[in-house]
Amino acid sequence: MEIIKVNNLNVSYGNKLILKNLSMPFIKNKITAIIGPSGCGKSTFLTTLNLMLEEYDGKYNGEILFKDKDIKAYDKDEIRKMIGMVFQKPTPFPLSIYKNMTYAPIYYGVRDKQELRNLVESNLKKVGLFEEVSNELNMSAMKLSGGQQQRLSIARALTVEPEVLLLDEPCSALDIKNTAIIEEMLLELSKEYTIIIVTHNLSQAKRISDYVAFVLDGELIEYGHTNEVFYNPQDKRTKEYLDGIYG
Ligand SMILES: Nc1ncnc2c1ncn2[C@@H]1O[C@H](COP(=O)(O)OP(=O)(O)OP(=O)(O)O)[C@@H](O)[C@H]1O
Repeated sequence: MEIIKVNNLNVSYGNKLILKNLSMPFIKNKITAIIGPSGCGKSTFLTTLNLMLEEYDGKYNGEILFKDKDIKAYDKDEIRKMIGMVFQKPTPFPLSIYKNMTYAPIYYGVRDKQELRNLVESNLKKVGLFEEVSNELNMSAMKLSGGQQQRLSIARALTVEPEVLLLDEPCSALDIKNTAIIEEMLLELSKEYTIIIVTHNLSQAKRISDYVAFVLDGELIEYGHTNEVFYNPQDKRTKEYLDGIYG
């Protein structure tokens, strides 16, 4: 099932056109990787999908359907709740681990202490962090390691029970061990969530994604099943990128 469908999307900042006539689906409970050289518009694409683009003064035309309904027809808060985002650098708030985890649910109206506790525990468990921090929930999140902070950022995005998770190069600041932990976790999370990940790491895309979209200079050059794109690319430019010709 296509949980998100993008039709003829054009995105610009001022007069600068960044994404050009891009159309593609995102399949529910699958991992889609967006790959392409630096500056081709991958992050812009992610921010468009949950209406964050306007916070960066960008504009789009074309259509983005979330569950067959135009995202503009939803309330902005509602879309950002259903389509959560995790950034490249871990973004813990300078608050306790517990407060990081309850911040968004409280914003969205959860008040019951037990319900909040359950949200904290179940989501920290999903990212494998609960065991590590269960005795230190009142400790500042800033004291966690980089890998732990990134897992906390993912757990925090899950506290509002999104359906889609957008991840913008979530492992680029992490070492191999923490990257492996996050990759394994994303594979597990994809049973429950739809995952869209921007990555520079082609091996990572190959390891974890079901579908790949290759973007070059704001154009979608190729989209398909990961193995097909990697082992039998249809477009010469995809092959060149995979061979390491572009940066
Ligand atoms: N808020 C903004 N205002 C104006 N231009 C912007 C803004 N954000 C990004 N851009 C420009 O849009 C283009 C695409 O940027 P974007 O960050 O989407 O690319 P990217 O593929 O994610 O790059 P990278 O892989 O380096 O993160 C770049 O030329 C960038 O300079």
